[in-house]
Amino acid sequence: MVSGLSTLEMTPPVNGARETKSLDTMTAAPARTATAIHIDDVSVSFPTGRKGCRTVLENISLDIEEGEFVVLLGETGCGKSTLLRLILGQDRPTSGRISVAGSLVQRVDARSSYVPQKYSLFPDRTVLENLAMGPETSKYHILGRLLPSFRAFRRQVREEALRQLSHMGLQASDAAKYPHQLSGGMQQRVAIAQALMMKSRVLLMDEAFSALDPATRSNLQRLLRTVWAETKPTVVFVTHNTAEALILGTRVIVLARQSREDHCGSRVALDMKLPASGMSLRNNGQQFLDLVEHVERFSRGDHHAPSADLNAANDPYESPNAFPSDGETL
Ligand SMILES: Nc1ncnc2c1ncn2[C@@H]1O[C@H](COP(=O)(O)OP(=O)(O)OP(=O)(O)O)[C@@H](O)[C@H]1O
Repeated sequence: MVSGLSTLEMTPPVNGARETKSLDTMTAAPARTATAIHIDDVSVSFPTGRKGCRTVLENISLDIEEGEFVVLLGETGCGKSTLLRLILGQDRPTSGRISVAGSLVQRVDARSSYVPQKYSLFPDRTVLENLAMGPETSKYHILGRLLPSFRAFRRQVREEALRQLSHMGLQASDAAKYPHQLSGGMQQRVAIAQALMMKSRVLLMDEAFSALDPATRSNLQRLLRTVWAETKPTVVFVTHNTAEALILGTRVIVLARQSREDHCGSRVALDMKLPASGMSLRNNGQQFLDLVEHVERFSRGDHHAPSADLNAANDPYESPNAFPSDGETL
């Protein structure tokens, strides 16, 4: 992992010209890490009837390293959820390939876990049952549950479920509750715990906090950053909220359409690394606000920004001192 702000890279490959700016400011080279998610020239088109089709994603190529916290941004309909579903294995690309942990994604499997905006819990199961269900059904089919080994496995899973609940700031007494007895924030905590129970190395989150009130959202942002810092899964997090992207991510990727034409899908408009130690308005002040505006310009498709914006001589993000040092938290 890149530690602290060793590099701030901005890669706006607009109109095919892949410009990379690397502002190396510290001496230590980033440690080499393995590729968790390899997206190779992926395009997706959907039929629109009468032999027409609409391209949603066009020639997306990305490598996401193990332990990166990637936040996907972009205007509504640009294809963020589509890309997440491809990584999960729920949808297949029209062309191109996606690999997770070195092998091709062809179906949903245990390599990735998914947290949607809401409604991911089974309403007729208790919290504990919701948490235990994934590991139990993936390891033991219905007849396998008659085996003596299942009892011991089940005990372990339930102990782990209680640990995850406590990790998520919930009480042991919440384990016996049903989802409708929990607030929206508590339900999302359980949904994250449910995803973490699967021990997947890739955690995919689709606007997972967008249905929450601001205070709950902020608590969960903090919690997620803590969990990520402790266990370093590879996270791909979709949001509309640029500030949330900067607070959570170690890398921000903006998807944007090049034009409104049906044959033009979204491409990577901006690919930017952030300090692994995190950013916040409190710690980064005006720099944070400027960076929000900078990223949103790419989200809006206003990527014909004057070159000065991406020119190191004029770039407000050039200074490494603007960002928190190692160890500084949100
Ligand atoms: N199965 C499908 N069939 C047809 N069109 C689809 C399908 N899935 C997605 N689309 C279309 O693809 C486009 C991208 O959808 P997607 O949900 O990925 O966008 P998004 O960036 O996540 O949007 P939002 O931010 O609003 O959630 C939309 O125009 C959507 O209607």
